[in-house]
Amino acid sequence: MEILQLLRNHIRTVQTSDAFNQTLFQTILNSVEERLVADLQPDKKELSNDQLIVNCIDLEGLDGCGKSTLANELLKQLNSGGQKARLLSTPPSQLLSFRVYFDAQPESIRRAFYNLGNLIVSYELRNQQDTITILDRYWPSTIAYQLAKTDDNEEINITWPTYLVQPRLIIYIQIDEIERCRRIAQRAACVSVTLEEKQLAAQASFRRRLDFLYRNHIPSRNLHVIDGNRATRDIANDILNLL
Ligand SMILES: Nc1ncnc2c1ncn2[C@@H]1O[C@H](COP(=O)(O)OP(=O)(O)OP(=O)(O)O)[C@@H](O)[C@H]1O
Ligand SMILES: Cc1cn([C@H]2C[C@H](O)[C@@H](COP(=O)(O)O)O2)c(=O)[nH]c1=O
Repeated sequence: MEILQLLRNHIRTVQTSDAFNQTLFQTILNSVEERLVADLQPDKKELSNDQLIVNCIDLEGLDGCGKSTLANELLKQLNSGGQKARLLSTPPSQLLSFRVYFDAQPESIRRAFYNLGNLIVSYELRNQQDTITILDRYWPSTIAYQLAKTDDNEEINITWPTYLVQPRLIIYIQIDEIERCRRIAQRAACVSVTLEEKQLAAQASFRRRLDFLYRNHIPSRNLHVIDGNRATRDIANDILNLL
């Protein structure tokens, strides 16, 4: 698969620092590849589930819009109603130690890294379908942030990748910029600031395009735009009513 090949070639040809655990990264690539190859076997019907809808609420939106806070509130409410639920995010935990490295790489390599995360999470989402997974970012983030950087006039025509399962609900949390800035300012200081977050703060056009892409071009019937300028509990109630 192109994503895996790109990442493999990249780490083969560049000098990574001591902090980058090459062996661990290779192991992750190998295990994802093994899974892909196994799925391609003709006797396995699983890959034809490529557009499988999974029991997942994917939370999307601009940096600082309140995804993690909402994820915790949803988890609490679901659990208190006796529903099994869990939290996941992309990039998934096994990739987090590599994120700083990949965030400093050229755009194509960064995107391949984020897509590797989507692939790992997609496999995880096929498990435990009796549990609702609340997911903090997924492929909609990858594609929306990627396209937000491209030329406004290029025609946008995207389809959901056949190798990724689709969440049952994709929630785009829309908030006013003043409120977003207020939330970013009060966010924990330990949160690392990505290139995109800096661009969001500095460029209104980037912000507008990202918002436009999220609302109009995520190719899923399960996308809902939710007003995030409210108390977390009220937003969570609206989402749970959609289930
Ligand atoms: N509905 C809300 N009302 C007021 N404050 C909120 C609300 N939701 C989140 N916040 C606050 O805004 C800040 C950012 O929230 P949070 O970390 O959940 O956002 P995020 O979208 O997950 O951010 P990031 O994209 O950086 O991961 C936190 O300090 C949080 O307490
Ligand atoms: C998953 C993902 C993230 N990003 C960028 C966009 C944001 O600036 C940060 C947000 O990360 P956080 O973990 O939610 O704080 O990462 C991206 O460009 N593409 C992606 O797929």
